[in-house]
Amino acid sequence: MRKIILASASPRRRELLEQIGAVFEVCPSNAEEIMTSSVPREVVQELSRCKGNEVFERTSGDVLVIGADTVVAFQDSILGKPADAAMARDMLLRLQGNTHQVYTGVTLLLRQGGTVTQKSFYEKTEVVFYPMTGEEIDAYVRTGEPMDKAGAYGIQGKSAVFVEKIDGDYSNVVGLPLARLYQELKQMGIDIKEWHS
Ligand SMILES: Cc1cn([C@H]2C[C@H](O)[C@@H](COP(=O)(O)OP(=O)(O)OP(=O)(O)O)O2)c(=O)[nH]c1=O
Repeated sequence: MRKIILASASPRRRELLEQIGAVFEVCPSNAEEIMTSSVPREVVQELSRCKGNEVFERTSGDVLVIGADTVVAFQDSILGKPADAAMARDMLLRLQGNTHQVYTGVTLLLRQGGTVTQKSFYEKTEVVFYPMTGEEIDAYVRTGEPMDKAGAYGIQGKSAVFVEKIDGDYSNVVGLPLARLYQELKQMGIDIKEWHS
């Protein structure tokens, strides 16, 4: 039996993977997220590897494990999930009226007929925010939407009204770069719709 496991607790990642017709199980990672770099493209790949590896080690047989991590990069800072409302406000204050980058790193771990292959990649999407008033920021933070999201916003939610434009893959901002994922799997000879739990 071959199966695909999404090593993520993120409901957005699950929805995105469902969108492309994959049949898969969800197994959130308990990995300690250890970062040795402060370069966004390296951070997201490293963290996606931590998450994917921890789940992969708990499996046996033919399996494809997908781990992912998303951060927002603004000037020299990396913004993860805000710890509280004050931090969310502070992040949005920096992002409003400016351009930032969203990085999602993905690690694919494949065991097929006893052979293990591993691959990591990342996608970058540039996002431009309209200016936001202090009142708009406070109201958005009060919705609670920023709290479990990198950079304190969800482009797929109420913050859509503040997004002037994006350059790159939209699904990458939400948490999983679908087109790149499909292309990488294709290169590995995997048709995601042929794999079943
Ligand atoms: C920028 C942005 C991020 N996000 C989300 C995607 C991710 O779920 C989250 C970033 O946190 P992550 O640490 O990448 O993921 P997670 O903790 O939610 O899930 P797991 O580690 O189990 O895979 O921010 C949005 O939903 N919309 C957005 O516009």
